[in-house]
Amino acid sequence: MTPQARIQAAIELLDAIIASARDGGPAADTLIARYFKDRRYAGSRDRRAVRDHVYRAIRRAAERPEDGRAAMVGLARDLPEIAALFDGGPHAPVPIAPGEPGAPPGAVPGWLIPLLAAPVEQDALLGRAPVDLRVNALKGVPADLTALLPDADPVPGLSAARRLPEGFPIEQNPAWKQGLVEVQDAGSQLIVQACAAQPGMTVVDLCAGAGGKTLALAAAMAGKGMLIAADTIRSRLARLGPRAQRAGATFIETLLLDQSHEARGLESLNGQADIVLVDAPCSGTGTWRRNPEARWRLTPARLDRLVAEQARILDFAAPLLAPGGALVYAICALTDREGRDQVDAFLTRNAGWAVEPLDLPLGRPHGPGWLLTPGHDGTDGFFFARLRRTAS
Ligand SMILES: C[S@@+](CC[C@H](N)C(=O)[O-])C[C@H]1O[C@@H](n2cnc3c(N)ncnc32)[C@H](O)[C@@H]1O
Repeated sequence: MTPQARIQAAIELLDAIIASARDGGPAADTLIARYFKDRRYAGSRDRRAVRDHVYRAIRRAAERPEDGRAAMVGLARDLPEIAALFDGGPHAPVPIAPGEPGAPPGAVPGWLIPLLAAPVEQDALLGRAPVDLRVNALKGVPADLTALLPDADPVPGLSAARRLPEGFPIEQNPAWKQGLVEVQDAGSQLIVQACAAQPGMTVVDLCAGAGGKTLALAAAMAGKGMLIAADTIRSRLARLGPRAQRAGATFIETLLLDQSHEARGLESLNGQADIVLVDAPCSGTGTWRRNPEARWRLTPARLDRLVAEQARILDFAAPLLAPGGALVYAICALTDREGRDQVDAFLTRNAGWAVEPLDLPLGRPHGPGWLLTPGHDGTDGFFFARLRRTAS
């Protein structure tokens, strides 16, 4: 492909990504993979270049652009070398007209700015994300880990965490293939640390997804006790099985919940759990480094729905705790409505709960909980809180 044709391909892809973000369709990565499946003439360098154009345009525009051309014209305003490729030649985009509007630059959609927790450093939300690993204690720390992963740096304060440069192909590394390490953001590892799970406990990971945090809980429990991974989406839970095998975490039980009737499926656990982790569905504002297109999908109405759903999940999670047990609420989001205010509202609705103060190596206190941000901590953005059940 010529450099000009790569720009035209990026415009076509951005058209599809913008429509998909508007209509709740597939993610950008899926659309990019499909696009190239139908275009075998594109070589690996073409694919990399087009993908790079697409993601630069996505990162640059906080608000969903009108169309793919507006997104790329916006990028061309910053980069004369891109503007020069709009030359109207074969397979090239037509030249940029004088005064043609491009998508405006920005990090955070305007409506969302006042909703972000006050200490959030907005410019760092779109930075490059490293690859963080968790050394899997279930397999022991191998003596040759440094030889297997010479580029891995320790993360201060998190003994099991290692940090690799962005884009490191970890899935080809023997340490990953043997289950010696898991890919997990240091912030997620800190949330599991805040759970303080111990061998022999009964622990429920209520929004387990494909089990990233479940596997870390399993390691903290040294494979002993009862660990239940619950979710409402079968395909997500199904991905946990092979991961648990690879990690040597074979004591995990999975529980598929019926959306809107979750309490029924959880009845036998009422009053039994030492720890319940609610890693709730959220706006994902803390993960834009890895998923910048999420900004184009979030709307005020969707945020309202998420806040209501988080409150509902917290309310059916609470009865699972034994007296003295701990409910850990976590989101990879940085809006106060989903974080600080959500926990305050839970405490207002429910008597018999106390906030447990946290003292952790990364992050800072925020309201009843703890805040991690890319700018302050180099992790994804998270809010989490630990609540102790004081009365039955
Ligand atoms: C932030 S993700 C969890 C990520 C996962 N804990 C991890 O560490 O990889 C939120 C999960 O909540 C699940 N979920 C949404 N609504 C739920 C509900 N009502 N009950 C239980 N899980 C739910 C979603 O399917 C999704 O997998």
